Amino acid sequence: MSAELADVTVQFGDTLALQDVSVEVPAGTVVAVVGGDGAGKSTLLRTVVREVTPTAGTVSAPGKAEIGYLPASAGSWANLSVAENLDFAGGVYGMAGSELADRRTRLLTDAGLADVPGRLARQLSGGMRRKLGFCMAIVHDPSLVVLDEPSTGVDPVSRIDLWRMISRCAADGAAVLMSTTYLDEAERAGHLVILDAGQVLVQGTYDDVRAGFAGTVTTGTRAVRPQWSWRRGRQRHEYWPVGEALPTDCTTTEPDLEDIVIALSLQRQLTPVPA
Ligand SMILES: Nc1ncnc2c1ncn2[C@@H]1O[C@H](COP(=O)(O)OP(=O)(O)OP(=O)(O)O)[C@@H](O)[C@H]1O
Repeated sequence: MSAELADVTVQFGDTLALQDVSVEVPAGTVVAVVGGDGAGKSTLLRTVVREVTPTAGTVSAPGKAEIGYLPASAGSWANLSVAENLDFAGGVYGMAGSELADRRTRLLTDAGLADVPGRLARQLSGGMRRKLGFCMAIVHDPSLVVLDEPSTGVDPVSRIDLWRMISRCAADGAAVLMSTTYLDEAERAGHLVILDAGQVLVQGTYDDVRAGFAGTVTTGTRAVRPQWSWRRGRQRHEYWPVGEALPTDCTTTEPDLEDIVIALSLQRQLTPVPA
């Protein structure tokens, strides 16, 4: 089953956390929400799982029993063991006996946690605990999987395991909505939503996002207009919106997702809004 937000606005006091956001999460697809701190990623996810009620707009999503949600916090009980956490989560959804045992074995093996079923969650590394939280979120094989930064704190090798499990959820037919700060990871999603200050700057497949990107990114050791530049490794990258004259001796580069997200955010922040 799919999920959809249509023209959703969420206001917390004076803060517009989401502004007129429309996002569709079709069954069988991974939709990745990216954006900087405070962009509204968690609010978008929490709205889909009905933890937040929108100020305006509509949310369509399956019922609670069909949703698997990994919140931004750990998502497991510190004083229960790995196996107890999974059994508890499965029990909430009425799973028991061999069905639960088989599912537990499969998930712990896929997540690289099969050797530590008796370890207390509080004794796990941050990355292992995140993977346990993910396993708990999907133990009941939900049709909508919502993951708030599932791979934050997970080491690069384990992130590959995690991504494989997330992709498998979608391949098995689930609609998957996740937020991430790892843009290399987001590039693999079927659909990207780039959020900034509660607004969708652009969304579509990675190819759509790249094809729709206007302007030029240059690289060099020093920026010509520092406020339009950012560091990438030893280089500085700089964004030149359409119509800006490029310096004669510049080197241009094909922007990747990180360049595109930063350039679009800078454009929103630095371009005066017409009166
Ligand atoms: N319950 C709340 N009450 C008041 N303001 C909130 C609440 N939840 C979020 N906000 C505000 O809404 C905005 C969006 O927050 P949100 O947590 O959705 O962003 P985010 O993109 O997930 O950021 P981060 O990656 O830093 O967690 C921020 O300005 C935040 O301070």
